[in-house]
Amino acid sequence: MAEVNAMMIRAGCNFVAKNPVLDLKRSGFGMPVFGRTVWCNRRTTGRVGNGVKAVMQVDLEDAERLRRLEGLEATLGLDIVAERELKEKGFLGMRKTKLVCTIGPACSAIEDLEKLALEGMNIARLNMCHNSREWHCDVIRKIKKLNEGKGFCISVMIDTEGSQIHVVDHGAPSSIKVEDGSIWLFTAEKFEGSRPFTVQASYEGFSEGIQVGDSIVIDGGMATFEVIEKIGNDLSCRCTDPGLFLPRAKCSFWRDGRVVVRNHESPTLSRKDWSDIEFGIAEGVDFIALSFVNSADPVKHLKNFLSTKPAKSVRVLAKIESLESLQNLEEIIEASEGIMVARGDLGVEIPLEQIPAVQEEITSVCRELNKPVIIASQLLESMVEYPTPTRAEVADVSEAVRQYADALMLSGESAIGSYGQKALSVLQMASCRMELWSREENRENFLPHYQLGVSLHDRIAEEICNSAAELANRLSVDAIFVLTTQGHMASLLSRNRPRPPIFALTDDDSTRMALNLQWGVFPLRIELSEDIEANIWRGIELVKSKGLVKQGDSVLVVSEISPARAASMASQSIQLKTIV
Ligand SMILES: Nc1ncnc2c1ncn2[C@@H]1O[C@H](COP(=O)(O)OP(=O)(O)O)[C@@H](O)[C@H]1O
Ligand SMILES: C=C(OP(=O)(O)O)C(=O)O
Ligand SMILES: [K+]
Ligand SMILES: [Mg+2]
Repeated sequence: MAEVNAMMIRAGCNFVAKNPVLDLKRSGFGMPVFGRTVWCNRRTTGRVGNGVKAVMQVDLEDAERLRRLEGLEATLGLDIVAERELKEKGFLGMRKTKLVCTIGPACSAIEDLEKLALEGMNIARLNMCHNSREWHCDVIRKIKKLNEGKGFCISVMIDTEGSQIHVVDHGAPSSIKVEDGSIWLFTAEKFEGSRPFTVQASYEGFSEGIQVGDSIVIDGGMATFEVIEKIGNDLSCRCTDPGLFLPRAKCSFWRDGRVVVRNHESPTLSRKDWSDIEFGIAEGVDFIALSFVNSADPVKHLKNFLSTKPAKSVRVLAKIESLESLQNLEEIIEASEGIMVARGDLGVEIPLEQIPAVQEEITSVCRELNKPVIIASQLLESMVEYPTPTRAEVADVSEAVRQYADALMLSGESAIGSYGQKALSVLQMASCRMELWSREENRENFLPHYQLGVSLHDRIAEEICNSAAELANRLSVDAIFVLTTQGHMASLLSRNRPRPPIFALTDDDSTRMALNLQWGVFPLRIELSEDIEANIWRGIELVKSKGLVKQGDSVLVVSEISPARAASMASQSIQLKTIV
């Protein structure tokens, strides 16, 4: 027997059903529940009768309506923030650049998470470097609760600790000034509290391969030291460029103007990382971001591991934050399901002035290889303390949007800052403004077109999406709809950065949550059958029923159903429809 839901009632179906109140409640209709029976029709919607044994009674016309609506039952609509944005700003005004927030003590209360969600957070990031398992678990559950209870669609990302061997600590809770010419001891010895002019390294073998005369650069240039003596495993150093030591500062070793690359034994994925990953899988996270990936191997390793898990598919992102990762950039991007340009550590490993060019290069290669890319770290760093950003920060954010990055990320601004929500609204406004300018300048026309697919099947899908995006722009359609099972067609469309929003209809929940990261894609969940026409019909009915498209709107529908689903052959199509 079909379940009753609010949508069916609104559609005016006549029926008597067993325990429908339960179903009504579940579908958000807000009825009391006592296993009673509800009689619903156009006029007496939701009236509760007492103790009537229920038999479905549906007349023929309603039966047809019901049959058609059945597919909508399990549907989760568009997330309420995108829905609101669409209603307020229209199709073109919907923000295409996605926003990631690092969750920390400043925003982990459910009220604060909800405020971030309302301000446009698409993905919540949990940095496993900090805080306890219980704390992370609590945050993930709160986010799921908000998604289920309040209609948000926030994906969850965990970010591994990785083997960060270059972290040093001077023991004091705040920053310490380092004077020119002062002598400091860098040691791996563990001790409590602080000792004058002594810095603890987080990794025992930190000084292996380091020679007298090498430089130690703190946090990408906050201060610089020269190694003047090796004392056992410790290094005695003289400050050559005065500055500041922050708690848990990152350091890199330099020789003759280059970073000293050392083949230390610590693997990209430590034992703690594996345990965090197991935890993330058990909690149903959507993304795992791997820190300090230097080659494709750890990414492949993790993906193999995930493929043995019965759970939903979790997407693996690689963080580009080392010199070595730049040398193996393409293979890492190819192996991953997305990339983070982790400018914090990257700026420690390469000269700062190279960061802008490297960011643009990574963003471009990601688009070429059709992988989403996140620009991270220090976007609005001053907002950790102040309620307005610097003009330079806004310019940096806007540049990332102009480069058509898929997503922007907040770190300390949301995790520990006092103005996390405000920082998010700055990202939101700067994104929308730059997207508007890009459209006015027809910048999408100047994006280079790379051929991605090799097999005929892949090339057809790619060309269909390229053409669909061009058609959508040239005909100024209101929206693009794509039926996609694993998200591939949606991402191929997104890769073209078309002007209208891409509504991706999928029946796979992990696809839905993964598509949250992709530029311009708004995922919706819907039951998909082998009947492509029926799927398209259902998709359009759904958005129509939510008032998202209205009569006269023109939409471009792109569909692909894989051979496994369509009984015979794979087929792709582009259709132009006017909503009636
Ligand atoms: N889960 C957390 N618990 C406590 N503090 C956190 C947490 N996540 C982030 N932070 C704080 O926010 C700052 C910025 O976050 P992030 O950029 O992820 O870390 P990091 O600075 O270690 O690279 C961190 O230095 C830390 O002080
Ligand atoms: C995002 C980064 O990584 P983490 O915050 O984990 O150091 C970074 O280094 O920029
Ligand atoms: K991390
Ligand atoms: Mg990092």
